[in-house]
Amino acid sequence: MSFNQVTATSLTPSRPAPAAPTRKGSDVHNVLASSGYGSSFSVGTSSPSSSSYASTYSGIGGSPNRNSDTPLGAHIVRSGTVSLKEDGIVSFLWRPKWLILKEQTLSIYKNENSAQHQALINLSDIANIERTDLKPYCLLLETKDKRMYFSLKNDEELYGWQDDIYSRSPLMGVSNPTNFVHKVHVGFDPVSGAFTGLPDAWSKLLTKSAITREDYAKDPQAVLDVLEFYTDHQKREMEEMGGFVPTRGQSSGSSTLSPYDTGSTPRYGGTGLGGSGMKMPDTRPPMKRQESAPTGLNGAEGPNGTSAALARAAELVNGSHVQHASTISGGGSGSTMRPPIPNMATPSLTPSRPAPQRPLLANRPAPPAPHAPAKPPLPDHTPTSADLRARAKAQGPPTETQTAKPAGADGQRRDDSFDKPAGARPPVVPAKSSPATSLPMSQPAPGAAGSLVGPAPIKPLQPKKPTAAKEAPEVKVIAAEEKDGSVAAAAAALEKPKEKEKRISTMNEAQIMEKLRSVVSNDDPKALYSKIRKVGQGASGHVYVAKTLATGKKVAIKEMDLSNQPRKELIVNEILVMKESQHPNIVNFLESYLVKSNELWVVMEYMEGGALTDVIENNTLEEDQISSICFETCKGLGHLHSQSIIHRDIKSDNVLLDAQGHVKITDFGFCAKLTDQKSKRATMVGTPYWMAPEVVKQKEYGAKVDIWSLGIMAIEMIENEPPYLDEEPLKALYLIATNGTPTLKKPETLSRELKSFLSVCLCVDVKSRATADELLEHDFLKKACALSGLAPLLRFRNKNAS
Ligand SMILES: Nc1ncnc2c1ncn2[C@@H]1O[C@H](COP(=O)(O)OP(=O)(O)OP(=O)(O)O)[C@@H](O)[C@H]1O
Repeated sequence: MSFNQVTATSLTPSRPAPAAPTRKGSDVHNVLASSGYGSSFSVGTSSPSSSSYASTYSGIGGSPNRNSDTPLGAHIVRSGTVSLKEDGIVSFLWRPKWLILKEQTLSIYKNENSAQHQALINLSDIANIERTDLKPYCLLLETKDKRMYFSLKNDEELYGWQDDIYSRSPLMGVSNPTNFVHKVHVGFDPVSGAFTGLPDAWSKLLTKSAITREDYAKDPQAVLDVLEFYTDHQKREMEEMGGFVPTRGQSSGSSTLSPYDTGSTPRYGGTGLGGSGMKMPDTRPPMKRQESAPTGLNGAEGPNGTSAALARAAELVNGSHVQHASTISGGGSGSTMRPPIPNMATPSLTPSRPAPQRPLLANRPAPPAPHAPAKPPLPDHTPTSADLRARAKAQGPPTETQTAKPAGADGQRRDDSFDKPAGARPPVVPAKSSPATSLPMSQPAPGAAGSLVGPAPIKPLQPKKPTAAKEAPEVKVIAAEEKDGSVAAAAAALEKPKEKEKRISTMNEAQIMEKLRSVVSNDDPKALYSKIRKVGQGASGHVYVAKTLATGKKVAIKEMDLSNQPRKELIVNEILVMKESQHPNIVNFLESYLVKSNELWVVMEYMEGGALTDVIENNTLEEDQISSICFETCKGLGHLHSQSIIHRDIKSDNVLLDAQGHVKITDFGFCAKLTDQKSKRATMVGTPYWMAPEVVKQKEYGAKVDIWSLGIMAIEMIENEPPYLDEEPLKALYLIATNGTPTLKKPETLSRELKSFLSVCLCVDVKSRATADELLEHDFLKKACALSGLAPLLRFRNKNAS
């Protein structure tokens, strides 16, 4: 049915004029005049300002679907003239139309003075809206029985309409705007070897990165993927900084720590590729491991790092900020592109509070220009192992590209695939011609061979927001049992900063506090425990060893000042998970207390051996010890997974040992509970170097992300650090996105069983990756030494103390 056939009802202005359009509707009427299509269209009728349009059409409620408009729905979101064409041969003409978008409808009028609409589309019927190449700034809108094209004046208008329609169309996942992306024209020109149409911010990032033109050519899509991932993360950081209140001193009091004082060991200086720590959605005061962050490399910035991070983030969100990410097309001829992060409101660059001091990637030596060699210049000093490990905590694991097949055809690696050393990587083999089973572990799997020829056309990415047609379940984050899941809230906040304020700072906070009060004990902990000394410093608070007065038993108490926690929901999440997941391989929760209404004490088992990170730094682990630690961790994971809980931040920092060599998982802030409705997750969570490929690529994922991270943790135990630690950050992400399973430095020194174990943990193909239960049966874990065999690994603590 063409619009002209729509019967309009008479309009009776029945209510006051709605609010003026929220976005730049005022200049939309000039679209045709300046678009170059002018002669075909009559635009003479589109003269009033947007506000007068709003007024003119205040009575639109009389239209046929008037009743579908709630009072909220009557609000005009956007209006303006566009050039419109219906699909099909008959409708070959582009005609100017006046469009009014409300919360639930899109009405099409002959012109802005028309009293009756020619067509009214319920947004609930819209199955797709995407950019097309029919005109330079053209949107295709599809319902189940209609296709129509809107020609607009420029990108800004195009994205404005696209965003506003997209975000209100439930079939396109209106409840899950997290990964909504604009479509822009970014292409890759194989002849020049350069991207075309890249947003400024991305160009700058690329120029500064160690990603080479060769890399572009190998896998241009991966380059865009990591740029998006990276800028997404930067955005999160900016969000975090806005809400940051440092409350603690910078010192962990290490000089007073005892042999087992875990806080005395230099910790990884930050968590991120982004320079401020890539422990993704952690918006808690990022002071973790700061005091002892190594100098140089990522971790070196100290106080200045903050401003560098801000400057870096500012670069991203200001003038050069990424408005439109993209997808590439083989020839750069303007095919459908993926966009980035919409509604990227520029956060204030002046944090209202002292900025956090996470180590920053920004202080790394300036990376080469895109045409320079892949390796960034070496830092001024030779990084020590501690330096590298310090940075390690921050970054992530390897990934594959969409075309990569690092494993066998079935995605399964061969056991001998770890046999080739890293370093001399063989030429990249095009995915298609790559005999999957012959691809060794040490190969950077994907990418197209022969960069001179250029990559094969790459299927343009689609916006990641699930559409109705997509089988993927709607992402509805349920972290523990809170209905406003922390991750969901954070994710939504990225899209709508103002809403974040509302959700997190006010309403949610009250709900969270209420929840917290219902969980904690009403007793006075000071009458029950006596603190002995501080043993650690986390992002959210201090950790003390204390004596239980009634029994004399030692416990660990994590003390958090809630008034300084921008993400209280993470803490509640952690308590709930710990409380409900008691297991010998989980640091068990004992009790929690609210002191003076704002001070939260979480009492848990005391693990005097501290974090595995420290053990790794101070020892060379034997295979039977690695096996034992993996075995114990795997049992803990099996337990969590059996409860449909994903930990999402498995790494050596989050595995603690006690004096007897017991190994337990801790840090449940990022745990996610899978439900029948939501059996996969999509939120970017974790610490990038340990992240499974599917997380880095922001795909949906399940419990097996923990298995990948366990594999990376095993590599930490073998090589002292996770893969890519010494890479320039964006390059590291690129490698994660393209290399698939990481390589080993000295595979020849490892047993077949260990390599096999790594193979099944670090299998890019999720289906082929082992489950925790399967791993427990693995030959390598049968080599586990007794727990008492781990105790010697803690001797360094005595030495440090003496
Ligand atoms: N149960 C425990 N027993 C002994 N030491 C602990 C225990 N829990 C934590 N620690 C020590 O305290 C340090 C900080 O712990 P915390 O859980 O606060 O760290 P985090 O995960 O870095 O911070 P956050 O959870 O706030 O992000 C740890 O690195 C560890 O050394």
